[in-house]
Amino acid sequence: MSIASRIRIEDVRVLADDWYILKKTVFSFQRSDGTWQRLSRETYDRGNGAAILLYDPGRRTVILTRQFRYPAFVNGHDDLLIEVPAGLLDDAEPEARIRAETLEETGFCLRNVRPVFDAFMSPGSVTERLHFFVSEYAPGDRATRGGGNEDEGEDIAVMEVNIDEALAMIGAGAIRDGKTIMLLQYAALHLFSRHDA
Ligand SMILES: Nc1nc2c(ncn2[C@@H]2O[C@H](COP(=O)(O)OP(=O)(O)O[C@H]3O[C@H](CO)[C@@H](O)[C@H](O)[C@@H]3O)[C@@H](O)[C@H]2O)c(=O)[nH]1
Ligand SMILES: [Mg+2]
Repeated sequence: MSIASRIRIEDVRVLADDWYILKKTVFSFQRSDGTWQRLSRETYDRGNGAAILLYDPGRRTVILTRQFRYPAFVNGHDDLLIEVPAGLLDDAEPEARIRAETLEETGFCLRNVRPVFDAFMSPGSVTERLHFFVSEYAPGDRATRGGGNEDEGEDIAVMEVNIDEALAMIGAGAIRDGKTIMLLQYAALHLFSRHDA
């Protein structure tokens, strides 16, 4: 059921439109008891994105990246950040974009890409909807060394990690990127057989 009839937008102001767009919107919202309440909310619009987990079920490995992320550093993460390959869509189709992004960042040329879910990662303030994918890979699928776009400041290292080690790294705080944790847990539930050693 649409909730559009419960929202009346009264004013939209652009606070910043440099790299991405920050807006302040004043609107009235009809509460569940029928009364109207006036609210003001800031929204940060970076467009939508896509992320992917490359996995090799036979060798029990996944592909991760490591790069400097200033927003994580400035909030207490004094290390490079480990992530799955990801990027913003720039208005492209999610699957086409994640194929191009994976090649650019990791050098892997993907064969069979599967969508698994999409999610709002910070819905109180960021509009972005992130599309999640998985794809099997084999070592021979790596066409280049990847590394990202140097002109844009990217300096990306590629890691091949055992899935059980990757899951342990979440508990140890060595992996602390949300989209990466979501895809690794999806992989543990659905992509790898359990190791009952
Ligand atoms: N000049 C400038 N460049 C920027 C800025 N913010 C980002 N960039 C550059 O813009 C490029 C974006 O690369 P993508 O691969 O498309 O995105 P990403 O940064 O890897 O991933 C983003 O989206 C993911 C999916 O939503 C996110 O998970 C991730 O945190 C990040 O925001 C990168 O080269 C990055 O350095 C900025 O404020 N100024
Ligand atoms: Mg990226």
